Amino acid sequence: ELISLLTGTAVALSAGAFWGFRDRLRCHLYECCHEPDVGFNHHNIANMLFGQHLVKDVVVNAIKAHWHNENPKKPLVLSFHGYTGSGKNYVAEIIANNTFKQGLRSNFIQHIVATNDFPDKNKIEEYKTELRNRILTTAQKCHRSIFIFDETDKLPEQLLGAIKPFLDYYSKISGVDFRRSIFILLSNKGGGKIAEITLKQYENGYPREQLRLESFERDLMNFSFNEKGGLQMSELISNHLIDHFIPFLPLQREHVKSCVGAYLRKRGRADLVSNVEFVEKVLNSLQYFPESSKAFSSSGCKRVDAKTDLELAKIRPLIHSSQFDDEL
Ligand SMILES: Nc1ncnc2c1ncn2[C@@H]1O[C@H](COP(=O)(O)OP(=O)(O)OP(=O)(O)O)[C@@H](O)[C@H]1O
Repeated sequence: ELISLLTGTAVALSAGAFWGFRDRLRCHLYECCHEPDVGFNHHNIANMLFGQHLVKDVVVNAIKAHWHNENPKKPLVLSFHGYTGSGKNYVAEIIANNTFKQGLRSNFIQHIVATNDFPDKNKIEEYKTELRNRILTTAQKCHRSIFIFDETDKLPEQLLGAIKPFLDYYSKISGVDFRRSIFILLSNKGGGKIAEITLKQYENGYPREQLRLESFERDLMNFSFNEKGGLQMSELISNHLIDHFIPFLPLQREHVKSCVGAYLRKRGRADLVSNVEFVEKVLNSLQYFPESSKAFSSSGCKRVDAKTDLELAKIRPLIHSSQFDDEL
């Protein structure tokens, strides 16, 4: 009896070890919905993002709170608003990189771009099924999935309506639990109002860092209500499905300068960061608004890489005279 007990235990242990090994191998080859493939690390957002104090504060804390909540009642839904080039996609990407080892390439992330993914207005019914399936199958693979909707303001009303149940206070939808997922909605809506508030602060000589979330939230909600596509958005708002409206402020010249510096470091040209003449050339090749003060960059940091590359290409390669001496 003792022998059969020992044999049984040995078989059970080796079966356990086998399954454990199989699981580790699978996670090594593919991607698994747990550490080290999935886990929130928020350390690098602060020094990667310029001029967006509200974003840094709200986004990191909102995700931290949701991540560590043992029993969230609904998925976390963040709505990013602001002019082009202010960092909305960039922050969504940082969140993806800070959550998944494979970043945006993770199987647990869906990046949906309204105009690219759903271009044909006559195929809405088809798109609705496709979108629903994409969301369901992704969350089925991992309860920590992230869904990024770019150009949310261009998403047809019916499609916005189709995602509503996933954002709601349900414990399961078609057998899938969404309460630990994150939805990030990006749009340019409200960008004008955000710029207006930020400009007023600038013209009155107050630091933009004194601007608080409350100065923007009401306006962003009203904008989302009243504009085209507003009906479905208004339902999301009145049902309190959007947790935070996050304003991305228009970037000033000094922030764009930081973007130029970051790009030069990335290109291995840290030596040029303090080269005033070079950096000014890049900054002057961009447009600024409003006409009167030229306080903000019209394209944020968006065209910085291309403009910096252009100026880099104009610099003649450094040729050391000693090189010639050796060869002649
Ligand atoms: N606040 C910022 N701090 C640092 N880099 C930034 C910031 N904003 C933008 N960038 C840089 O500019 C690039 C373009 O920005 P991004 O694509 O995030 O803009 P966006 O707000 O999503 O614009 P759009 O509304 O046109 O989609 C980013 O990849 C990043 O390199």
